[in-house]
Amino acid sequence: MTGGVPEAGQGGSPAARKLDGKATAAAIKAELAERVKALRAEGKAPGLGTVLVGEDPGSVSYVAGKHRDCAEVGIESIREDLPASASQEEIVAAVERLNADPACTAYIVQLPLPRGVDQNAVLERIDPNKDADGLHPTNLGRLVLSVGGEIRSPLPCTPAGILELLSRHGVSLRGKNVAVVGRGVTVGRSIGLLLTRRGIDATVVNCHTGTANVEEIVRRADVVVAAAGVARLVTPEWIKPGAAVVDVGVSRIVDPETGKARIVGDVHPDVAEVAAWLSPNPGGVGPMTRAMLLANVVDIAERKPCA
Ligand SMILES: Nc1nc2c(c(=O)[nH]1)N[C@@H](CN(C=O)c1ccc(C(=O)N[C@@H](CCC(=O)O)C(=O)O)cc1)CN2
Repeated sequence: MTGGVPEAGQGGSPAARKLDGKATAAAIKAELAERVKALRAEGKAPGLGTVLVGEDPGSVSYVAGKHRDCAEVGIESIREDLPASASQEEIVAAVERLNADPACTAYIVQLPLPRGVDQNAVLERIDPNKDADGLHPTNLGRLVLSVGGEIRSPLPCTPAGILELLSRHGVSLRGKNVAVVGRGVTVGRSIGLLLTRRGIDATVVNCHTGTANVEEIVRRADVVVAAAGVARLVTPEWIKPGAAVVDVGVSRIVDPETGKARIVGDVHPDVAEVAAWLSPNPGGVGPMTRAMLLANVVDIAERKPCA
């Protein structure tokens, strides 16, 4: 998708072009289905495990989506569903079962875990060779060490999905100023490491709740990644005309008109009048996160020696 592509940060446009995560994820899944077919032919069938604790509607829906995706591309599914009351020990026991299960070639612990659970202690128990989210400290350390991407390790899915989404729409990051709003482990903290890699070559400012003059910083950015989880935080006045804007944050609200729950992103819809590129939410980064999870599962299975 390169024809007539405006450079991010180079002049405004009347209505932003869509960074279509749904269509891009569908294309990636079709590519992965071929690789899964080849793995199966070699007797290396990949299997994705999930650990889901509790019944948070978002987490339940995301995990269901991940297993639907698995079925679509031919990856086996293994589920460890625990009640919200599960203790730290019970969650770690589920992690250890997946570490030991040969049918589970890679897995994730769905985040966030319920209040009171030590999330980092759980992530540390994941076998780093089965870490489909790239969130084990060893893999996050490899991300820090791999300045040019020379170390092959799973990357956190949302940051990897954002880079892939921009790349497949021809939006170059080289020499661009990127403002990341939010410092959560799944997006904000790790995406800066990817954006500053050799070959990608962006310059990053990571804004958070302690940042003074966030609006001013964002207004200077050619590319904005909004991952604060604050509904419609980023308004058109924050955006430099012609910027590329990636809406990551998710707030679930009840629509007063329909009475139904719906997703609202961190980015106000009117930003489309100022930005050159905008990823919708839903339909942008979410499907890409799931596609990159499958890509990690396939990469891990391809690296594994035959049994
Ligand atoms: N272990 C992890 N936990 C969490 C991660 C993660 O990468 N690993 N990221 C987020 C949630 N997330 C993945 O788990 C995720 C978010 C959104 C979507 C998605 O497909 N969204 C759809 C809308 C779905 C809906 O209607 O509910 C969209 O954007 O179009 C998938 C995965 C936090 N936790």
